[in-house]
Amino acid sequence: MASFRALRSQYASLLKQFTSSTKEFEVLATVPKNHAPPPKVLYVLDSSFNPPTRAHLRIASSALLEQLESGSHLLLLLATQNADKPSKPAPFEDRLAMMELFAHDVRSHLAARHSSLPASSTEHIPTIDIAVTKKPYFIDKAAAIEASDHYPSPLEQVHLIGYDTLIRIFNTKYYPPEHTLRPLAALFSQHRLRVTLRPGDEWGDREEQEEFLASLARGDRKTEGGQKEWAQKIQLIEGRKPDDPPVSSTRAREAAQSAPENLEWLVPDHVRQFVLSEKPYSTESSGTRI
Ligand SMILES: Nc1ncnc2c1ncn2[C@@H]1O[C@H](COP(=O)(O)OP(=O)(O)OP(=O)(O)O)[C@@H](O)[C@H]1O
Ligand SMILES: NC(=O)c1ccc[n+]([C@@H]2O[C@H](COP(=O)(O)O)[C@@H](O)[C@H]2O)c1
Repeated sequence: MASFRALRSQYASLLKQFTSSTKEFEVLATVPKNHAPPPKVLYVLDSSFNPPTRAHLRIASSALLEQLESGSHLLLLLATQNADKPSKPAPFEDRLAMMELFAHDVRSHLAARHSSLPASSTEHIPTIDIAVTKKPYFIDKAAAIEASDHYPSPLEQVHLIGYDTLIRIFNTKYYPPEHTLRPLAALFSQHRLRVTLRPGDEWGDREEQEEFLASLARGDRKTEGGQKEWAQKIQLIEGRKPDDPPVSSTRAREAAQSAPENLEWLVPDHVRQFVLSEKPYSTESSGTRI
């Protein structure tokens, strides 16, 4: 693995090229680098990766462990423009460096979970792409991935998201000028959502979150242009146990500043080493902001 500094400068230059290009989506790196068989399904984890956390690790690895087969493939996707949030530290090149380190964390986690399998099955440990997009909305991200010549076509995408993102995908405010759910038809015609429940004060308890999908399945969103059949393309997954503390990137950024010992349970190992050594969340750190 390259040094942290080398990783960061490599991504800073790739990002500069992407930003000044007309491309909407680009794969910047692949872990491991050697040639992989074409994917049969593409798992996509879109995130701000600010920083990648153990929740992201669980979301990605639980999906991949469900179907570990040759050709399973994960795409870590960073949007340079967010639907709601303004840009804030860490700089994008730091996040991309952390995404690559996170890719190693995911592969080590999967390898450890599968250590009981014969050695040949390490070929089933997925290849992980690190990519950027200029598109903030899922319908456009999915279309940009489809349009890229990086993957075979057609290819089913499974977007790995949390419940808070599901409700925002189903919020008509994001779909001007008509403000209906109709634009989502293109997404659900080919792709799926795998949604991790995120119980908490902000988004309601588990029952409320399950009811959101049940209501779509009953046809309650029809007047807004939502089709009940889409519910079959959405899989809900158990999130953290009630006694586990909630994990988020916000908590990890706070820990980096005031309680670094908490990084142990908030972020995976390679990411933690980067955060402790490079201090991307220290108030004195500087870097390219986009
Ligand atoms: N603890 C979690 N449980 C369920 N889903 C999660 C969790 N953490 C992140 N996700 C999901 O992972 C995706 C990317 O997350 P994101 O980068 O926004 O992390 P975050 O922890 O919510 O960030 P921040 O704290 O900076 O707002 C989103 O779809 C989000 O819903
Ligand atoms: N309707 C949509 O497709 C929609 C709505 C809100 C957020 N998003 C995206 O979801 C991802 C996660 O968002 P947050 O980092 O704000 O949790 C981001 O890439 C953001 O741009 C998409």
